Amino acid sequence: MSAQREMKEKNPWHTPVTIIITVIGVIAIVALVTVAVVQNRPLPQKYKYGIVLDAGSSHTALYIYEWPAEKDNNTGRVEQKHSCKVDGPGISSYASAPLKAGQSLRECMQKAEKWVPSKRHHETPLYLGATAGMRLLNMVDSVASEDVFQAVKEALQKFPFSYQGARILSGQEEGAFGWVTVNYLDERLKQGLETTGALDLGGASTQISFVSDNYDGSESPNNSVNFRLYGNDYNLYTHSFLCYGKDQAHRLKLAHQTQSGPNAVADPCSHPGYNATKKYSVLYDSPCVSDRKPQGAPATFHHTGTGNLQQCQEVVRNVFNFTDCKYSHCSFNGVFQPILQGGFGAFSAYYFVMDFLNLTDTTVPLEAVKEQLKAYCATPWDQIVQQHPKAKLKYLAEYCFSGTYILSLLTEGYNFTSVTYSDIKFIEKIKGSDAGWTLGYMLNLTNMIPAEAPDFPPLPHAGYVSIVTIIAVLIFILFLFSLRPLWPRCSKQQQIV
Ligand SMILES: Nc1nc2c(ncn2[C@@H]2O[C@H](COP(=O)(O)OP(=O)(O)OP(=O)(O)O)[C@@H](O)[C@H]2O)c(=O)[nH]1
Ligand SMILES: [Ca+2]
Repeated sequence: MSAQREMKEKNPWHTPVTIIITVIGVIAIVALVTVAVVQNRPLPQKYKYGIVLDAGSSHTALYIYEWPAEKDNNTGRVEQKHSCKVDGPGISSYASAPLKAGQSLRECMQKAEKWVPSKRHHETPLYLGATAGMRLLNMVDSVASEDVFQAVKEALQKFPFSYQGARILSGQEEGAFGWVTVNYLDERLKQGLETTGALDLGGASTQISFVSDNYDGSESPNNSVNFRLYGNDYNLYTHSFLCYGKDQAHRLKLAHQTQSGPNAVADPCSHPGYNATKKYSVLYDSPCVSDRKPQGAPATFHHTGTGNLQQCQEVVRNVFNFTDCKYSHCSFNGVFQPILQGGFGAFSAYYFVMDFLNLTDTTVPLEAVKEQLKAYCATPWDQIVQQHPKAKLKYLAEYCFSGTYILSLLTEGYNFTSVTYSDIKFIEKIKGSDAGWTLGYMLNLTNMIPAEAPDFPPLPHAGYVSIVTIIAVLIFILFLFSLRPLWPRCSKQQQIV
């Protein structure tokens, strides 16, 4: 009994000082690790929102974007939360009844009120950008264009969001912001990767934007846009062709066809058996074609289909001018274009049309694509209608033309070859967000893409906590080793002695 007590007395682990030191050591380690974990624990996520209305020539669409509140000025990923297609035509079609342009937006705006949490309404910026439809209206009737904007402004200001204005985007802005959107969503800008070009085909205009090593902006400064994003400089080539969206190009083609015989058009770009009576006043109601109206034209003309791809290609070629080029390289209509470089994302009508025609796979050789389109164009109209009972007749009647126009624009217009055709990807969305100019426009106006790369903490949170824990445990073990002379084995040795 007394030996036991003696041993206990000699065992330094049982001295009050070592017990206190050990307990304090353990508490210190636990406290240190707890602080490290708790301090950096992700806070409950709060979001911010932005709304952009894309007032296109054919229709208006509303997009709601969402991003984590604490990351809006550096690396936070902005995502599309919701989109709403406005019923009816684009706002430029309401030139004779501007109030209706404002009213048309109401339904989508009411939905936006529900999608954005009410406590965020007042701080949510709301933008409206109009593109080629309003550009054309502004050219022919600037008063009507102003009236439409006034009506739209009044309608939008009735909603509780932070209204930031409605304006016409320049073609350059439209092209450049489409490029920003595509590369932001692909995370190419943040990572400084080679960028993807952007091809947008609207109803009234079409844009091409890409970065080329051969282009420094000096040859045609109007086509140059400079960006500094995440610490990288980009010299972007961009061009917007007004009147070369698919609806206006269709008019250009028909206008050309009606020159030779104003009463009837036998159209190789329409299916055999297609037959419609069309009004000249409607066809020529656009500044893209108004100067070509044949003298003494009748009120209507017969539009029939013959469904012949090769002849359709010839007719489509007539809408481009390939003869004049005062630069080292041109696309068409005397417009400078540097040598194509890198991959391209083709969206909007490029996607709608190629998706409908089952031609989005660009690894299929161009010749095979043309064969497929040839067979489609030659299919009788009644068969086409039967096969697609749910499709809009207006769209259905034009897919043969649209497919032919797209191939012609890409290969003859922009100079893609049967080899570089596979550099194009027909896309609708990237990671859930629509490809288009709206996201890039909002990112720019809210300064959400920094010019310089943001600074990150040298270690991620998990790495930091692990290192703190390991170091604390090592210090504690070292401390225990420092008490080695007092360890029990020593006291046993003493006993033996
Ligand atoms: N097939 C098909 N065509 C569509 C669809 N949505 C729009 N289009 C057509 O595709 C063309 C381009 O549409 P958008 O990209 O919305 O054009 P937009 O923005 O109104 O016109 P821009 O102001 O020139 O950009 C137009 O001719 C539309 O009528 C669709 O869902 N399917
Ligand atoms: Ca558009």
